[in-house]
Amino acid sequence: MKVAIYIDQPEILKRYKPVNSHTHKGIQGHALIIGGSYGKIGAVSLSSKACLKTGCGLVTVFIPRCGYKIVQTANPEVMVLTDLSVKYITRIAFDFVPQAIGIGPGIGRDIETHTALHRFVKTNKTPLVIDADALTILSQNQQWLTFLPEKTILTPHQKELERLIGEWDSVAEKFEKTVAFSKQNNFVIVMKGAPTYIIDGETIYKNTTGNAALATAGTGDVLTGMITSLLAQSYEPVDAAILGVYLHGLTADIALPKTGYQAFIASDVIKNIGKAYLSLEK
Ligand SMILES: NC(=O)C1=CN([C@@H]2O[C@H](COP(=O)(O)OP(=O)(O)OC[C@H]3O[C@@H](n4cnc5c(N)ncnc54)[C@H](OP(=O)(O)O)[C@@H]3O)[C@@H](O)[C@H]2O)[C@@H](O)CC1
Ligand SMILES: Nc1ncnc2c1ncn2[C@@H]1O[C@H](COP(=O)(O)OP(=O)(O)O)[C@@H](O)[C@H]1O
Ligand SMILES: [Mg+2]
Repeated sequence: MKVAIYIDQPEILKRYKPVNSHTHKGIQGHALIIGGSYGKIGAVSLSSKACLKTGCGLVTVFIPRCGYKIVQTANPEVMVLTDLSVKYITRIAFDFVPQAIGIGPGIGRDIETHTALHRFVKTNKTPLVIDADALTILSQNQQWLTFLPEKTILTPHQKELERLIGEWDSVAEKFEKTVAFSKQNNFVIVMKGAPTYIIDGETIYKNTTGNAALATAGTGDVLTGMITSLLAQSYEPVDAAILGVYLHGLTADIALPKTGYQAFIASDVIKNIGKAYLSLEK
């Protein structure tokens, strides 16, 4: 296995772009988060809030109708588009051009959602982050991978990675297979875990922030929103993945002395994004 590049604060400061004082919401990027299904609207609610809190100017979600009031109430700053279907997504449609799209949190695996995802990937040209059930659906339909834009960011946890690349017998083989998958498809892979690695072809980055407090429901959905936000703010895909993973882990390191491991929840990641950014300016 090639030696990994450690992602610490000096590496982050090479990539981080502070906000320009003359900016406005129209040039801070408009992100679209697509996901949610009955019982899993929370995933998209968390993801879209994290997206806004990571600095994106505008955030829209595309969700099934059952999530309309939930997201509008939980996150009034987020705009909401709905599918015709009540419980899950059946046809993805929107009438604006986002700078980045995050797809998958809470989206479920209904067969009609498979069809909607197929139609979407066949026509989409917007920079993309793919997570959760959208990854699982893709794993079952690998012929769709060729439709995805160059440097699409995939954010699998261990099980989702296994569904994509198959089983491995050793850590070395896991990396070999993931590097080969990334090279073959020209994807950026965020290999989530403790620690998280970012794989861009032959280049492997190892994150240095984060702790076991992150082992709680929804923290991956939050990470998808954060990376999509950075992508919409014109970061290169690999830099969006690296900075997103670093800031996400940093929130848990900052919060840990106050919450301890057990009481930390995904909303605490979102609450501490501001402090994580501020620590970069010190
Ligand atoms: N509030 C909401 O709305 C929430 C909604 N959510 C949404 O739910 C949907 C399903 O997502 P999901 O990840 O729970 O299900 P799935 O892909 O079947 O994986 C589960 C299997 O994988 C394994 N496994 C998991 N993590 C692992 C790890 N780190 N390392 C290793 N293994 C790991 C685990 O295996 P086990 O260890 O139990 O054997 C288990 O069998 C998705 O759309 C998501 O966005 C959630 O985010 C929660 C909050
Ligand atoms: N023990 C741990 N140490 C560090 N990070 C962790 C640990 N457990 C989980 N995480 C992080 O938490 C996130 C969990 O993502 P995921 O499994 O997709 O959760 P969910 O689908 O519930 O949102 C990932 O970013 C992962 O790296
Ligand atoms: Mg997840």
